[in-house]
Amino acid sequence: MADSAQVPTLVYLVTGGCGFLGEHIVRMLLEREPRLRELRVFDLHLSSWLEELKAGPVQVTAIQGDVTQAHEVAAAMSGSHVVIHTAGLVDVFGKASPKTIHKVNVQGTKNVIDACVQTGTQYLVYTSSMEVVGPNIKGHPFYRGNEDTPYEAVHSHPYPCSKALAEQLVLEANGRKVNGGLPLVTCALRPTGIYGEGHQVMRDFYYQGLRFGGRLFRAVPASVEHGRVYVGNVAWMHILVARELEQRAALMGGQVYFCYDKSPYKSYEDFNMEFLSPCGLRLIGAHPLLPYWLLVLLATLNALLQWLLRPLVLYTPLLNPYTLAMANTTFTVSTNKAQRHFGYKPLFSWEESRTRTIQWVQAMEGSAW
Ligand SMILES: NC(=O)c1ccc[n+]([C@@H]2O[C@H](COP(=O)([O-])OP(=O)(O)OC[C@H]3O[C@@H](n4cnc5c(N)ncnc54)[C@H](O)[C@@H]3O)[C@@H](O)[C@H]2O)c1
Ligand SMILES: C[C@@H](CO)CCC[C@@H](C)[C@H]1CC[C@H]2[C@@H]3[C@H](O)C=C4C[C@@H](O)CC[C@]4(C)[C@H]3CC[C@]12C
Repeated sequence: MADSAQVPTLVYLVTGGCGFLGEHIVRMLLEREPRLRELRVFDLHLSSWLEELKAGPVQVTAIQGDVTQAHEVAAAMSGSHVVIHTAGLVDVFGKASPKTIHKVNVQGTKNVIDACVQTGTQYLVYTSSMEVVGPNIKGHPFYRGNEDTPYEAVHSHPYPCSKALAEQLVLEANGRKVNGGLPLVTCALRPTGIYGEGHQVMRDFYYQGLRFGGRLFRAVPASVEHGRVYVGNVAWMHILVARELEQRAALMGGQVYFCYDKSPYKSYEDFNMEFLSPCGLRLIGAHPLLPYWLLVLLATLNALLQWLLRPLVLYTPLLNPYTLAMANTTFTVSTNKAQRHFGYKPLFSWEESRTRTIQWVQAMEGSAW
């Protein structure tokens, strides 16, 4: 990769650059990657905020495209040095079919790898997920684990299955010769549950709380800990990895890194209340208000209703057997691999991450604040 402190020479492509995480990566690259000459933002749906970025010193090229279409990916990638592949179908609610999830997440990733080979793009950073590891279908806890912690990774849901397959493709592609004869260097980042400005599920919880008169009802025991990481820190990890892959190819190529920061370990609901409480919402109950067997019944009923109603309407409630199992299984990460391998330190402290997220919730339409 060309290296000059003064003259920006590099071309980056971000797939899924208009999504929740993608937007943070795109904005941060423009702020913090001085070697950037052109930033290509590739997404199925282009956002209007991209327009304002075009006024800056870096050339921002918006490309409307579909990762499932190999020729579109290859055309977008031609002449780029680095690709950050974050596009994906994030669906644990049954909005998309398993076939579509596989097509976007697995075939889409294969297309990105093939396009790297075809166009000579040498560096590929892939946004994987903690779900590649777990929670598994047996509900085994993963407590403060790291990248080497043994864990029985068994999936049945289409989303984690697709992320696991895609990650495997990315890791296996490390070292493949790209056009021009140089080796492809790949790396996968595994965020735990991401939160921050733009987080759709947080938005859903907030509006649900408003509908119930400012109340949310505890469904998960406070003792179940869930790993969470601030979106700005996840974006920062991607940028650092992309920057360091050339110099540290031997160490980092083919590696996986959990995304982590100083966000506290809490249950999914208690963690959300860190932001929703200051916005006027209350979590009712020190213990789950409904017994677990009843929640299982309701989740099963929701799944049944989803299946029955599918020909008429898409019914996608937050509660289903998979989300209930996830929310009820401890899954937390404690590692310093990213710090050891490429000097990562969280860019945002917990206090800053919290404040930024609260301000975003407070600015939402219909806010109780
Ligand atoms: N949100 C989380 O908590 C979380 C946690 C771990 C990993 N991840 C991973 O991070 C990545 C980004 O997730 P997100 O939460 O920002 O999701 P998101 O849905 O907000 O963003 C995904 C983006 O990909 C785009 N996209 C979808 N299908 C596409 C296609 N066929 N072609 C081109 N673009 C397409 C979407 O338009 C969207 O802009 C995903 O790969 C996801 O698996 C997310
Ligand atoms: C029982 C409900 C009553 O309040 C709580 C349901 C919470 C669920 C909707 C969420 C619990 C865990 C979340 C997932 C987790 O944070 C990790 C993820 C990995 C990532 O790759 C995509 C998002 C997600 C699957 C995330 C989705 C929402 C939960 C299942």
